[in-house]
Amino acid sequence: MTGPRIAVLGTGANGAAIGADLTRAGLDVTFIEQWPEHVAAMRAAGVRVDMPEESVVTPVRALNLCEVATLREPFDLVFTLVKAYDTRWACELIKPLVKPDGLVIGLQNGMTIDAIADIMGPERTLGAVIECSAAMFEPGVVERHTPPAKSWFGLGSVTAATRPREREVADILGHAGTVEIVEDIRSAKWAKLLVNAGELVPSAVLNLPMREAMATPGMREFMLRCGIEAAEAIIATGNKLVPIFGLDGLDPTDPHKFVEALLDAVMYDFALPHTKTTVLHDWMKGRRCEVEEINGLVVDVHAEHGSSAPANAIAVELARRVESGELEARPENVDLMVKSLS
Ligand SMILES: NC(=O)C1=CN([C@@H]2O[C@H](COP(=O)(O)OP(=O)(O)OC[C@H]3O[C@@H](n4cnc5c(N)ncnc54)[C@H](OP(=O)(O)O)[C@@H]3O)[C@@H](O)[C@H]2O)C=CC1
Ligand SMILES: CC(C)(CO)C(=O)C(=O)O
Repeated sequence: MTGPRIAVLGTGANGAAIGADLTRAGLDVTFIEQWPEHVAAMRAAGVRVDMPEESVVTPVRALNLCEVATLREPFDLVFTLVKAYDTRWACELIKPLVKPDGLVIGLQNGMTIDAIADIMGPERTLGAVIECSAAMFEPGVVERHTPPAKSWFGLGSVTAATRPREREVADILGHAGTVEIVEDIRSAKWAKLLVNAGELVPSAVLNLPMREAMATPGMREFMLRCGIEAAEAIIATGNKLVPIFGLDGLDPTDPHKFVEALLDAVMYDFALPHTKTTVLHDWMKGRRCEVEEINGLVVDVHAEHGSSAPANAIAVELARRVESGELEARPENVDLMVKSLS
C-alpha cells in the first residue's frame, strides 16, 4: 500500500464501490461503516461489486463506527459518502483523526460542503459532485450501474487555499471514474441538486425505476418543474447554472433547456432502465431519505426570497407522508403530484 492514508466514511452503495476501486489501485484505504452486518460481510469475503460487464471482489479493511475510537494514526484524506443528513456528526466523529493539512471531501448529493466546511474549516474541505449509480441491498455486495468508465465526478475548492491540492485528490478519485476539476463547486453542486430535485423523490413516490416514472403521463412535466424551481433557487442564491457531467454546449440563459438536458443526461446516459433512485433504496430498507437536503432546500430558498416552489413542496409533503407510514409509495400516487399542479 502506498501514498496517503485514506478513509471512506460511509461505505454503502457508492462508498463501497469507490473505496474498492481505490483499494485495488494499491492505496491505503480504510472503510468506516455504521451497518454492522456489512462490516462483518466485508471482513469475511471482501466487497463484491457487480457491474453490467463484470463482477469484482476486493478484500478491504473495514471498521465499525464504534471502532473509530481505537484508531491512532490520522488520515490525509477522508471521502464522506454517508447520507447528506449524516454529514455533520460524521465530520465531528472523524475530525480528531484528520491531519492538520488533511482534507475531507464530500462525495454526496446535497450541499454538504457547508456542513463539512463548518466543522473542518474551509481549508480542510473539498466539495464534489458525484454521478455514480449504485445500490446495496445485501451486506458486502454492491450493484454498480456505472462502472468507472461511466462514472463522473466534479471536484472543487471552497477557498483558494486548497486549489493546489485539487489535482492530487482528482488523481486518486480518478481510479473510480472521470474527474473534472471545477472552478465553481458550489454552483456545480447546485446543478446536481437540480437533477436530484426532479428525479429522486418524484420517482420514488411512485415506487418505480426512474425511467418508468418519467414515462408515466404527466410525470416528465412534474419532474422538470421540480428542476426548474431548483434552477430558480440557484439564481436567487447568486449561484450560476454551470454544466456538469462533462456536458458542453448548454445555454445557461435558457433554464428550461438547461434543466431538461441535465435530467435527461442522468436518466439516459448514467442510469440503466431498471435503476431505482437512492431515495427509493432508503425506503425499501425502511430508512429515511435526503428529501429535506434536496427538495426541502429548494422550498426554503424560495421562501427566503419571497417566492414559492410548489412542485418541490409537494415532493417534500409526499416524502414525509411515505416516511410516516401514512402513504404507501406506489404508481397510483401520480395524481397526487401531477393533478396538484394543474
Ligand atoms: N446510490 C446512488 O446511485 C447515488 C447516490 N448518491 C449519493 O451518494 C451518497 C451516498 O448514497 P448511497 O451510497 O446510495 O447510500 P447507501 O444508503 O447505500 O449508504 C449510505 C450509508 O447508509 C447506511 N446503510 C445503508 N444501508 C443500510 C442498512 N441496510 N442498514 C444500516 N445502515 C445502512 C450505511 O451507513 P454509514 O454510511 O453511515 O456508515 C451506508 O454507508 C448520498 O448522498 C446519495 O444521495 C449520488 C449519486 C448516485
Ligand atoms: C443515479 C441516481 C439517479 C440514482 O440513485 C442518483 O441518485 C443520482 O444521480 O444522484
